[in-house]
Amino acid sequence: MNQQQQCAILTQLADVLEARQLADPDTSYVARLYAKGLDAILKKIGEEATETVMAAKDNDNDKIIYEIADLWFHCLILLAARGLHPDAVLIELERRFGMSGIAEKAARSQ
Ligand SMILES: N=c1c2ncn([C@@H]3O[C@H](COP(=O)(O)OP(=O)(O)OP(=O)(O)O)[C@@H](O)[C@H]3O)c2ncn1[C@@H]1O[C@H](COP(=O)(O)O)[C@@H](O)[C@H]1O
Repeated sequence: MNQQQQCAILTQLADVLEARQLADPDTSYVARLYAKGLDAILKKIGEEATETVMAAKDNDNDKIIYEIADLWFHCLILLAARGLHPDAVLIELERRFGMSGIAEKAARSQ
């Protein structure tokens, strides 16, 4: 997967999560979570973080990937619920890491 595809997944998912703010809770998991409120979203993030830790303690790489996908997914829901876009997080990571670091890593992975 190239960098463009990685960003497209985040952006498209963020768009879907934003649109789900107006969706029917009866037909959408995400709309149901929004309807339950911020505490329910935070509870899911806590659960998924704990499940990630347990997967790592079990040395189960497949489970680590699965649980981190759940964790990121629910963090994206939190961002959308707060009116934030994942770009803001990517910009913060870029600020810390620096563009030179990203270029270096990309070169190393080729
Ligand atoms: N990517 C995801 C996704 N990842 C994880 N999950 C859900 O997150 C939950 C993870 O919680 P758990 O592992 O605790 O499983 P669970 O016991 O079923 O969860 P609970 O019912 O207890 O909350 C599961 O219900 C998963 O189905 C997701 N649900 C939806 N999507 C995508 O998000 C978009 C919007 O989804 P809807 O709002 O359902 O249309 C669609 O494109 C979906 O494909």
